[in-house]
Amino acid sequence: MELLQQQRKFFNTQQTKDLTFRKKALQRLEQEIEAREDAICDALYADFKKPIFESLALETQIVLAEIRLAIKKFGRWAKPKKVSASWVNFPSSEWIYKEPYGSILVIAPWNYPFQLALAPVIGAIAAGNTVFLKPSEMAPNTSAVLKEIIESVCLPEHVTVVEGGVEISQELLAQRWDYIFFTGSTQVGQIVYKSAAKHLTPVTLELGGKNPCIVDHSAKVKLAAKRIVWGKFINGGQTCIAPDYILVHKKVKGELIRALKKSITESYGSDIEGAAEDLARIINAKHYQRLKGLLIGEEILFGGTYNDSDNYLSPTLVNESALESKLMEDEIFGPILPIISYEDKADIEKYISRYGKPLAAYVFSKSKKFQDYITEAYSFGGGAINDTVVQFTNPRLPFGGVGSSGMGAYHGQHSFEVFSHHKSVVKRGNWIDPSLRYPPYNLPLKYIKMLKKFL
Ligand SMILES: NC(=O)C1=CN([C@@H]2O[C@H](COP(=O)(O)OP(=O)(O)OC[C@H]3O[C@@H](n4cnc5c(N)ncnc54)[C@H](OP(=O)(O)O)[C@@H]3O)[C@@H](O)[C@H]2O)C=CC1
Ligand SMILES: CCCCCC(=O)O
Repeated sequence: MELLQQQRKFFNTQQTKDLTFRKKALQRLEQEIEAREDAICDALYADFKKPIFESLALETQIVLAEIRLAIKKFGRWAKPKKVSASWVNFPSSEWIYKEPYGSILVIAPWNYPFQLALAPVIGAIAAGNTVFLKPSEMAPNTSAVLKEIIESVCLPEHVTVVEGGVEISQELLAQRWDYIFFTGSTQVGQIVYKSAAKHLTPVTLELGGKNPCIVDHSAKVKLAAKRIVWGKFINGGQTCIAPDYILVHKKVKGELIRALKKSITESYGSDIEGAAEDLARIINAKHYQRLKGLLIGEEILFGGTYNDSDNYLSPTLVNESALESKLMEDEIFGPILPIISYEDKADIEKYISRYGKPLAAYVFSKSKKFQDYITEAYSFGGGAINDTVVQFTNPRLPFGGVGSSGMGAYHGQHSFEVFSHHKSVVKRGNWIDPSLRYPPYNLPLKYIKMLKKFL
């Protein structure tokens, strides 16, 4: 890996630690993305007909917001942080230095192929690192435009894009990195973690999960339906924090189903296949066939129409999928929404506890007691009450998983901290040197015992 050696050499020149160097790189990136925003949207459409509104709102503008926040704030984030000194070090001042790790590997997925590739790269640059980015080959047009953008604004020894699929990814993983940031499936996340372990490389793993969405009998059902439909079917349902399945209280199941159908029709029209501009397609034939296969044997309440020539699957509601069904086996990651009724908390527990800790969880309820119960009783990466997906939008909220849905979290300053080693430094004064700590330890034991309470 010749270029990796070049990046290491470049890092050792200390240039990436210079704040002006970092700021200029981010500013050039911001300008290039603004200049190429139409081309980026075209590439996303070419890859899987991602609606232009979603490409702007959930791809390019998210990246630009991250860059602008970093440009504005990273100087403060990078400043050594003074902490209150410990009296045992008297006289001293005590600090935390934010030190870049060095060479970062970023491996990105195909579903938000622009922002999930660049958002971590922004944090890595802001923190003073060099970066290798491997986009997904399953979104080739977006991968190509990412490469063009990076090559036109960054030195290859600073940031480089390596296009390719699994083979390239594995070749890269065989190298020693100072940090690996992976976004993708839990299964591949385990492969990445094993590779990182060989070199004791720290990682952030942004993985997947089967995200529950609970609607209790007190919920504002019509509004809940609108927000569930939005969060579930944006990006053609291929969103890692989308509600995966609904657990609805028996009392409001019928009302919710009616409201969901209405909201889907209002969002995508009655002739849903005509919603070509508003509904992303399934990324490829493999995932399309996988999703169609999940519907076999299920009771379809709404939708279920498809077009093989276009990897098109309409927003689909499924009734009472069995716990043992294929649909309930793993993360769906497509426009299919199982609706399962529950009577009590034990029913909820039966479903949620069957899976690893989800990346997201949602609860629609007017009862604070029930909201708090779900928030505290179940572990999940992040979530929302009376909405879906919106936890992603605030850079002050760390975005990441827990357990099988991942480790580490980023966005905003959290990204800067991910890519910074926190180095502790004590600066001692020389004007006095209390001899307490030096042998011979001739301080009477009773005084040492007195001192203990100060340690
Ligand atoms: N937590 C989060 O923020 C997010 C999580 N996800 C999760 O990602 C998954 C969907 O994304 P998807 O891209 O299919 O995930 P994958 O895990 O299949 O792929 C992720 C990346 O890893 C590469 N890759 C795939 N297989 C291997 C392998 N055996 N060894 C090394 N690298 C490999 C892929 O290359 P290539 O694609 O080029 O083949 C891609 O660049 C879902 O589970 C979803 O929940 C998705 C988005 C966000
Ligand atoms: C709304 C944007 C979400 C991007 C990360 C995901 O796939 O969930």
